[in-house]
Amino acid sequence: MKAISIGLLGLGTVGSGVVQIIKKHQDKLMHQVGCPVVIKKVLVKDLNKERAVEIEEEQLTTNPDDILLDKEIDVVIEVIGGIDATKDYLITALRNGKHVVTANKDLMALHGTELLTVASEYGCDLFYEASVAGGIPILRSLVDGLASDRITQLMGIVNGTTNYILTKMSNEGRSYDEVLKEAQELGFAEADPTADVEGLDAARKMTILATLGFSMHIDLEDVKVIGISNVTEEDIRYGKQLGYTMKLIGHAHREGEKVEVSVAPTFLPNNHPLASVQNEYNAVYVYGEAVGETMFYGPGAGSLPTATAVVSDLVNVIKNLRLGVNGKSSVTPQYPKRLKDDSEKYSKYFLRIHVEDEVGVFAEITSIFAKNGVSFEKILQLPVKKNEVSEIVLVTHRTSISNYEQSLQELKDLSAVREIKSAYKVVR
Ligand SMILES: NC(=O)C1=CN([C@@H]2O[C@H](COP(=O)(O)OP(=O)(O)OC[C@H]3O[C@@H](n4cnc5c(N)ncnc54)[C@H](OP(=O)(O)O)[C@@H]3O)[C@@H](O)[C@H]2O)C=CC1
Ligand SMILES: N[C@@H](CC=O)C(=O)O
Ligand code: NA
Repeated sequence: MKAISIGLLGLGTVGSGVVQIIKKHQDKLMHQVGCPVVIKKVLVKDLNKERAVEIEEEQLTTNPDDILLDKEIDVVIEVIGGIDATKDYLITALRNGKHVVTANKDLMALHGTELLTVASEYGCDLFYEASVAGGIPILRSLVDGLASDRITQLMGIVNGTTNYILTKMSNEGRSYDEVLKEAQELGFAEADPTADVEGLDAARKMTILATLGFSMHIDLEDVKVIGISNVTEEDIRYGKQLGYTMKLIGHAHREGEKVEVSVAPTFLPNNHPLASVQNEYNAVYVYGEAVGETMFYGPGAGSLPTATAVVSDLVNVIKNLRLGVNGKSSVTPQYPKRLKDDSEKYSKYFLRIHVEDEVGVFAEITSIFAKNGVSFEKILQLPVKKNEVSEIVLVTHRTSISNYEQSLQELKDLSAVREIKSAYKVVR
């Protein structure tokens, strides 16, 4: 078989890793696919930038057409990021018969179905393993490994940057801003880290996971998202006192025919398997009705781990080329979308409330919860001398979002309540 020619869009953190792996593992690739793999052209923004890997000057270009319209290029690997222009690049590549591998969750979460349709129309593969949980082969596990099962729950730490921040804040008592800067320097964070810290990156990944796991087309706007930018060191400290670890958790749950998908900072009991996932590592817990509990763990971000997933997708494209089955693996969702409403979504909650330090306030608060059918599992009450307020920290038993939000609204309207300082989900 002739050499496979690659056009690489992007030579940043992930692109450099792809170049390194293709060079370093050339013998293994040759053994697996039976032909050499050659990077022909690389699209960048700045031709004069210093590169983390050795690359010939004439391999670099700033003109996407040098790749998208080059008849000799078989596979386009997209690691530039971005949405609209990148979508056009990929559609052009597919229409020109090029297979595509991408790490772009922003694009796949929004336009994945459309791009997969174009790919199959043109008999091309479109693989995106690196887009969720970096180096963990989670998409392939859902699509192939667990193909025979009915998955009912996906719960994961799917953003490396926020896990890095929460780990360092919790274990080393370091500040949010300092650790975010460090995650950016290490190449985990997105070009604009707002998507990481506000939970959008995790929501995009949960959209992709839930769509594949439940075989139901889930849209990004179906995911209820809360980020970590308001999490304080105090919250983490209180959580520790109660035996909890704070993580940004993506949760997709199917009960009967209906599903819910959310991303939120969540307290996990210290002995929960996801509580021990540290730094930029990711983990996805998957529950299937037949298989039971499974968990996938590994690096969720970073140059070489992410590039491993990209190059493994490339190997699959080339294997399909040899078998002549490209463009045949994408399966349209089996079920119509059915979402739970708030009265059908259940969780426990942690609340930290500042109230006037007066007789009878506590009774008023408990009566609001009781009226809405919400009971408590744990309560702490502490004086905060400086402002003559009292601090109440409580954990509820499981309750519906509707009952919880109604209680929260009534609490806010109570004159003795100065401020609801924080509110988080708690996992059993
Ligand atoms: N970093 C990570 O750990 C992970 C990243 N991803 C995804 O992989 C993709 C790439 O991320 P990452 O490598 O971190 O990003 P970087 O910012 O490190 O690299 C982006 C690369 O693309 C080039 N580029 C960007 N825009 C253009 C453009 N308009 N035209 C030409 N070249 C362009 C840049 O060129 P130049 O170098 O000249 O500036 C750079 O080489 C993103 O979709 C990201 O979400 C997925 C999983 C993990
Ligand atoms: N910014 C992302 C990179 C990988 O998807 C993260 O921190 O997880
Ligand atoms: Na992955």
